[in-house]
Amino acid sequence: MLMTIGEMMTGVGSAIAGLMVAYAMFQNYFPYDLRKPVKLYIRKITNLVYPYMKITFPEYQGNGFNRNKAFAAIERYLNENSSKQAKHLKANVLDDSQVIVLSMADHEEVTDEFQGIKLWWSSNRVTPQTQSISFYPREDANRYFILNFHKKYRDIITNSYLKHVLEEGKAITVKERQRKLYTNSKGESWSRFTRSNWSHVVFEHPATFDTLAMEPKKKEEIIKDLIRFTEAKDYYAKIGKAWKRGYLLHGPPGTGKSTMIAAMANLLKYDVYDLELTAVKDNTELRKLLIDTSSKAILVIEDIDCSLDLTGQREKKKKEKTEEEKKEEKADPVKAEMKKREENDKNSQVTLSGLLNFIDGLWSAACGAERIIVFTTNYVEKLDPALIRRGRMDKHIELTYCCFEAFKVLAKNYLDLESHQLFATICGLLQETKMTPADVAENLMPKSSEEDEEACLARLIKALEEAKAKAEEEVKMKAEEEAKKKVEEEAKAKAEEEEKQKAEKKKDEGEEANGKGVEITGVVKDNGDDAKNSASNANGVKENGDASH
Ligand SMILES: Nc1ncnc2c1ncn2[C@@H]1O[C@H](COP(=O)(O)OP(=O)(O)OP(=O)(O)O)[C@@H](O)[C@H]1O
Ligand SMILES: [Mg+2]
Repeated sequence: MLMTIGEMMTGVGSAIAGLMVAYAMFQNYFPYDLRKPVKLYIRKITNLVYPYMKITFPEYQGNGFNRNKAFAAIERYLNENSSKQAKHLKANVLDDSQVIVLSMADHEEVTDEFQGIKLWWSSNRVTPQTQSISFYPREDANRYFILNFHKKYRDIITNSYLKHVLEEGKAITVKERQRKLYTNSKGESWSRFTRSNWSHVVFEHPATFDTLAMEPKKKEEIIKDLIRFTEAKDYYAKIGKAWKRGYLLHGPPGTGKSTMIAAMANLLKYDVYDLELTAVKDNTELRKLLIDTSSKAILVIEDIDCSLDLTGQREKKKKEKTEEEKKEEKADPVKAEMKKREENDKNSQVTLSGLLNFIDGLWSAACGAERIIVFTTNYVEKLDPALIRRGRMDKHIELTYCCFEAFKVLAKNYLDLESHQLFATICGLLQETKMTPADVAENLMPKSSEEDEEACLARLIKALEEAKAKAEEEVKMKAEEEAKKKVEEEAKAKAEEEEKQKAEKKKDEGEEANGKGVEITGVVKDNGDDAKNSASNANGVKENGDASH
C-alpha cells in the first residue's frame, strides 16, 4: 500500500513538474500579445471537448460541525428518485423519522430531469488519511454529492433547479419527520434536566379528519381553510401580516374539540404545543415559552375560560393585612414569606393583555412562522370579546351534538357500516334528542367479540330513547315547575293587590276622618264662633288653612 501511494505521489509530482516547465516556456518564449488569444482558444477547445460543469455539496461545512442543510435536503430529494434508479441502496432510520430511508450507496450515480434538461448526481465519500480516533461521524466519512450538468444551463440550474431540489427535500423531511407533542406543565422530573421550557413526547394521536364525525360540508370547509393557510406564505407577506391563524373551537364537552386539534396536526404534519396556562408564572414566562416554539406548529390552549380570569382584572386588589397576619409576620418572617410565595404561586400572574400580546404582539411575529393557535372552550359567551375578535381568533368553529351525518362517520369507523335498516330509526331519534359524538361512539363500540353491529345499533337506539325520555321528563318537570311558579306568583300578586287595596282603603278612611275635621273646623272658622271648641281641631284648621293658602 505504501508503495502504491509512493508511486502515485511520484507520478503526480512528475506530471506537475512537466506542466510547470511547459507553462514557464509558454510565459517566457511566447510573445505577450499572442498569449491572451491562445489562452482563450485553449479554453474554447476544453469547453468543446468537455462542456460540462459540476457543483459539489459537502455534508459538513464551515467549522465542520454543522451538517450542511442543503446536503440533507438533497439527500431526501434524491432518495425519492434514486431508489428507482440506483442499483445499490443503503437503508437507515434517521433520528427524526418514522420510516426507513433508502438512499444511494456511495459512488452511485443517478440521473434527473428538469424542464427537459438532463442532470447527473453522484454520491461520493472520501476517507480522511488521519490517525486520530474520533466518534464524530464526520471523521470517518466525508460525504458529498456532485451535480453535473451542461454549462449552457448554468443559470437555470443554479437559480431554479437547486431551489426546486431544496424545497422538495425539505417538504419530504417535514412529511417524514416524527412529530412531537410538547407541554409546559410542570411535574415531569425529567423536564428539569432539559434546557427548554417545554418537555415533549412523540405525537401519535390517530385522529384524522376522515374519522372525525361532523357535518361533511363544515368539515370540508375547515380542511380547505387549513390547506389555504399553509400555502399562503407569500400572501401573508404581501398583506404584511404574520403567517399565523387562530381558531376557536367551542361546544359542549365530548363534541370533539380535542379530537379536531389532533386531526389538524395530522393533516398538516405540525407539532403540537399544549400550553397549560395555569402552570405559567407570569407574562415573562409566557413570552419565553413562545420564543421556544418552532415553526409549523399548533399552539393549543384548552378550556381558556377556566385557565384565566378573562375579565382582564387578573391582579385583584391585594387585601389588607389583618392584625393577626401582621403579628405573625413579626414573629416569624421566614414562615410569612413562604406563605406569601405559596399564595403567589396559586394565583398565576398571566394577564389577559399578556395573553393577547402572546398571540399577536410583536414577539409572535418574530418567533417563527406558519403557526396555528387553537383555543377551546365550553362557554364561548364567557370569553372576553378582545380575545376572540377576528384577527386573533380568525375562525370560530362550533362543535355540536351528533347529527345523522356525523353518526354515519362513526358507524363507518366503529362498525364498518355504511347503511343498515336501523339507520332510519337512529336518524329520527338524533333529530329529536341531543347526544354528543362521544356518547354515540361509546354506544357503538362493541363490548365483546360476540356483539354484532345490530346489537351495537340497538344499544345506541336504547340509549337515544332513554335520553329522549329523560329530556322529555325534564321538559315536563320544567313546565310543571314553571306552572307552579306561575301559580305561586299569581297568588302572591293577588295577595299583594289585596294588601294594597286594604291599605288604600285604610288611608281613605283616615283621610275621610281628617276631611271631616276640616269641615268641622271650616265651620268653626267660617262661623268665627266657638273657636275654643277643641284645641286640637283648631290647630288642625290652622295648618290646613295655611296649607290651602
Ligand atoms: N366529532 C367526533 N368525531 C369522532 N369522535 C369523537 C367526536 N367527538 C368526540 N369523539 C370521541 O369522544 C372522545 C372525547 O372527545 P374530545 O376529547 O375530542 O371532546 P372535547 O370536545 O374535547 O371535550 P371537552 O370539552 O370535555 O374537552 C374522543 O376520544 C373521541 O373518541
Ligand atoms: Mg377536550
